[in-house]
Amino acid sequence: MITVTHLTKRFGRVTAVDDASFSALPGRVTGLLGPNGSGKTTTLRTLVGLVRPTSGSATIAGRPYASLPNPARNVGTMLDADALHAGRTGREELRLAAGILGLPASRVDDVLEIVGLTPAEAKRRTRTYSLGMRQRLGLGLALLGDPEVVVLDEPANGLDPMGIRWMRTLLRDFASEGRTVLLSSHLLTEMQTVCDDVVVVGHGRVLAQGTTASFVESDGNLEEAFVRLTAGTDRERVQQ
Ligand SMILES: Nc1ncnc2c1ncn2[C@@H]1O[C@H](COP(=O)(O)OP(=O)(O)OP(=O)(O)O)[C@@H](O)[C@H]1O
Repeated sequence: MITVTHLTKRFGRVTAVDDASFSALPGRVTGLLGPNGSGKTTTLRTLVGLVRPTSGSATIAGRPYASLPNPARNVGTMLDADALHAGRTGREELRLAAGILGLPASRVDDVLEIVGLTPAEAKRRTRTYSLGMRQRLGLGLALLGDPEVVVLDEPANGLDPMGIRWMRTLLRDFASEGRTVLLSSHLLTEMQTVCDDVVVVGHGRVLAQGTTASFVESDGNLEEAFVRLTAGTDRERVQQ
């Protein structure tokens, strides 16, 4: 379970996250939605210990990421699919990470299969990868340790329609095994399909949260709910 409690993060004069509280539950896919600059990435980065909160907390299984036993095995993260070593092959990236996590080399082949990278693709240097292939490899790195919790920033970014469908199935299967999935995305139709629960943020604040079904019931679909809730929130207001 992921718990964000009264989380605030300021960067100088900019309040990126403003007293945000929400949870993401095991067995469910939770979507973090908000306009550009509304604090989604900052929230996810705080959750995995890359950003220090100004106040409040973000915990996984009741603990800050850094104090989890073996955090990289318990929590899979994909926060920047471009953060790959351009000169390494996909397989080398996975093998290196598996070594650091103390996982057998066979896990690399399992993961390549899960994320749908062929042996030929895995042999190519990541600088030659398309955005969709980088997303698949990034997801593979997140899943390597067979984590109970995954935190993904824009995982469907750059995927083609079949890729998005594949991602949806993967995340749904993952949640159906009782794991916790928290992701951010701007693809509202996709979020409506994949998420059980939704947290809508605007200028760093939580504007609304609830089941996807409750938003569909109130507004007809998630996009309409998003437009209603985030009207008047944008990057400029965050920077005031
Ligand atoms: N390291 C930083 N230093 C200064 N300001 C930052 C930093 N990181 C984020 N911000 C600011 O915090 C605010 C929230 O940014 P964040 O990236 O969390 O939003 P987001 O909702 O993920 O946006 P997007 O949808 O565009 O990815 C923005 O105004 C951004 O410029």
